[in-house]
Amino acid sequence: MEKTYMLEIAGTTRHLPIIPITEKLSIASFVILGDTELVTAVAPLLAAKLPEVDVVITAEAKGIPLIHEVSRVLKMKKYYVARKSTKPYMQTPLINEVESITTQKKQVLCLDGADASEIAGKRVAIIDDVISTGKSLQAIEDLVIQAGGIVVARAAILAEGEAAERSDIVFLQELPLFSHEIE
Ligand SMILES: O=P(O)(O)OC[C@H]1O[C@H](OP(=O)(O)OP(=O)(O)O)[C@H](O)[C@@H]1O
Repeated sequence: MEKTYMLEIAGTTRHLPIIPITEKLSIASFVILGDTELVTAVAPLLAAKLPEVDVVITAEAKGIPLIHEVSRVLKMKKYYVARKSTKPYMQTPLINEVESITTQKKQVLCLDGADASEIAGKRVAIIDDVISTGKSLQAIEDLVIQAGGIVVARAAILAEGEAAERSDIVFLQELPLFSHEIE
């Protein structure tokens, strides 16, 4: 039988499949893409933890449904998304490298130059579904700084593993990592 981790959050319950990502480590796979019920339940709780901010930003892909709902709750007309590839329609994009606990290889993270100019001088909250190693968060933060924005909040639904010990992020719940012996 598939091993799962039961996550109870904001009145919803999800059985997350436990997936090996290395010989020694497994993660509970938390995929909010398509999960309208969970996203609408957690977004107001996360929004309530934010200080006053002017703009919110995330990285594609799983942060997008969350930031959409958070921006709606905050009555913002717009939110910003750092993409994982450049597109022909971007104007002089700012580009960083990024890796995360799940990708384990270098990817790029890009911010459209038009979005970067709008972020300049603004108080920015970085929003993501999960913060684990913090590398994705850092890559977004670097882009915001390059754009001239001021990061005033770093927020996620879940803080995974050691991220739960960070005092510079806000989150709703911890998510454990699962270490295992090589069989
Ligand atoms: O703190 P970190 O170790 O960087 O891990 C957290 C990041 O990893 C996941 O994204 P993923 O890389 O799986 O990309 P996706 O959203 O495009 O699926 C998650 O959505 C965070 O953005």
